[in-house]
Amino acid sequence: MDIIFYHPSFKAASWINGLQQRLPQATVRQWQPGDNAAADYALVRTPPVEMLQGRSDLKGVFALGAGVDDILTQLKQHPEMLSESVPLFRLEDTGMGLQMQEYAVYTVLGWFRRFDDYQQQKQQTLWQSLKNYRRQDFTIGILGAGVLGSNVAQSLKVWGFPIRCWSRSPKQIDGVTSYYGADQLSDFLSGTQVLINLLPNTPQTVGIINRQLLSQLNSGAFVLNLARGAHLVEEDLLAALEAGEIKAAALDVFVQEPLPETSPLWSHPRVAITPHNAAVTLPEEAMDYIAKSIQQREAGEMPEGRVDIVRGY
Ligand SMILES: NC(=O)C1=CN([C@@H]2O[C@H](COP(=O)(O)OP(=O)(O)OC[C@H]3O[C@@H](n4cnc5c(N)ncnc54)[C@H](OP(=O)(O)O)[C@@H]3O)[C@@H](O)[C@H]2O)C=CC1
Ligand SMILES: O=C(O)C(=O)CO
Repeated sequence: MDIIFYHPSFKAASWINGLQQRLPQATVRQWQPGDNAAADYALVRTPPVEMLQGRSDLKGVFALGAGVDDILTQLKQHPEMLSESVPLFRLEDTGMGLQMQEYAVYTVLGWFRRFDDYQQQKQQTLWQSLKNYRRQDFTIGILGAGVLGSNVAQSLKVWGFPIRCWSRSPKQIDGVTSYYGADQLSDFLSGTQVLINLLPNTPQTVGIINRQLLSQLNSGAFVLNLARGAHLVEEDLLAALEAGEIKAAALDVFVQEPLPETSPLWSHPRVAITPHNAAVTLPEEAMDYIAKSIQQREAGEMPEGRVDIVRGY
């Protein structure tokens, strides 16, 4: 069994060794331009088109992340890149759920306990206790109730906040109110105090967090974008912050990454920024997951995490 590996920044050697150990029957190699030799599986992040095109014999392509918008965008421009018969898989959880929980719990509790306000008061050497939010009014709305959205919902539920989620299909998550479909988006937004985005980037979700959407949240709401920069219209967020409609935002992802030095988001006192690392691919967990999936595929089974290319996630 032959496996080809390509990632623009990961160190290939440790992945090749790790996969080789987990799949002793396989020969794993780093794909290089011009390598057209046979392969059964490909592990990729933002692969060059020539790596995958013409490889209709592949038994699976494994994306080395949870989001596959990079691959699907390339596929739209170069439909010849991936044969329709080749299944594309993504990472489901593999330790990213816990990382998202850490980020969300830290951020939401900070806002709830007004640590953002106290940080500003510190700069003014101001000793002043502020009125607390009421827990029952601090409704958290999660856009996306998939692997990561439902993990985040679970972690925030234990703090007693009202939690709601929005997805394409209805969900049954204990203690979480489910809204679904375009028709229920307004009801989901109305009364939401903290908006957390964990949607995939698709033609239906691009630019979804815009001025019109933000205006439907509670006045003085908070925005946490953990998914993709393309979801959020940055100018609209800045305008809503200036107007006081949005109190603060924490952003891990941006339209352009790295975020340009000239972006007004950098200097905004009520915007927190992290460099797209809310949940990173953990090599050991990811290799365990992919090795298991390859074994299932070899046994004639269809592993979990298959991307629906038409749906876009
Ligand atoms: N910042 C970071 O470091 C990271 C960011 N990410 C981002 O997080 C995203 C989510 O990951 P994950 O939870 O694993 O993905 P999933 O595919 O498991 O979940 C996606 C959720 O979004 C919902 N959804 C999709 N399209 C729509 C729509 N048009 N309207 C309403 N709901 C919709 C789905 O609904 P339904 O359940 O009904 O299908 C599902 O609940 C990734 O795509 C990636 O972009 C991921 C990892 C790290
Ligand atoms: O896995 C993903 O989709 C990521 O964004 C990792 O940072």
